[in-house]
Amino acid sequence: MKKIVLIRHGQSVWNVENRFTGWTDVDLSEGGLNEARQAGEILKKNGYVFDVAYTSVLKRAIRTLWIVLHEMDLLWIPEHKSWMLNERHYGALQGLNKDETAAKYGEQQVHLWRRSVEVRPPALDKTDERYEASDPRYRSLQEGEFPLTENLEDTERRVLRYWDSDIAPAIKAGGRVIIAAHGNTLRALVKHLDHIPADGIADLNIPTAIPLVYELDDELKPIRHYYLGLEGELPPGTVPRHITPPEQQSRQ
Ligand SMILES: O=C(O)[C@H](O)COP(=O)(O)O
Repeated sequence: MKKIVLIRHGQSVWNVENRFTGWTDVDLSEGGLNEARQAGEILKKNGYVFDVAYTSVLKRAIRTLWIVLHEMDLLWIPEHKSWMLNERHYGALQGLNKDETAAKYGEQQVHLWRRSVEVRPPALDKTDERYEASDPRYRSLQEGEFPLTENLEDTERRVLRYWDSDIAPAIKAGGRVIIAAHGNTLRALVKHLDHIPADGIADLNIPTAIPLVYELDDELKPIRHYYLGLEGELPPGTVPRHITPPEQQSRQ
């Protein structure tokens, strides 16, 4: 049996400000730093050890990973960063306030942009300063790979490319893997692992910085999954304990 840990980054500064983030490289908030520390403590207390780590090229996920590994005294393990684990690209919504956008376009439209598998948010224009294709961190991308917007299916496609090429072989070779990524990247991976149909994924939200354990068989088919708390496995259906104030939780 193989075990992997998925972890969404801690609360970010734009989670607090309730802004669409996507590929914008914002950092963790004070609350997010604490959440990441707590996640590391949870993993350490439960006896977890990792051989290799995967994360995106965005600092909120990278820093969450570093804090977790620091807490576990595992900063030395190999760590791989890929744009394919970046958050879903939010197109022209990036930077806008979610409530103000809902007031302008309607709750229903914003819900579709956020949770539909097929609907894409309005695309960025290539002249927009938020189009960051020339950022050196993206220099390995081929022509046409840098997104102008993405739906969950687009995100799933690139996440699975990386899963198949890099992460799955490492797990099959016996590596104990942690993946520190983003809400929609992890939703896409979970959708694939658990064969969740398109109409079943809208309600799946992954909380910030709560370790999510997947037990997999040798073919990497999920046996079961659960969130971890300080006292071990959290019972199914229980809302993981957050240290984020309740009024900010809907903004993650
Ligand atoms: O990119 C963002 O704004 C968040 O990280 C995820 O947002 P969502 O919950 O609207 O998908």
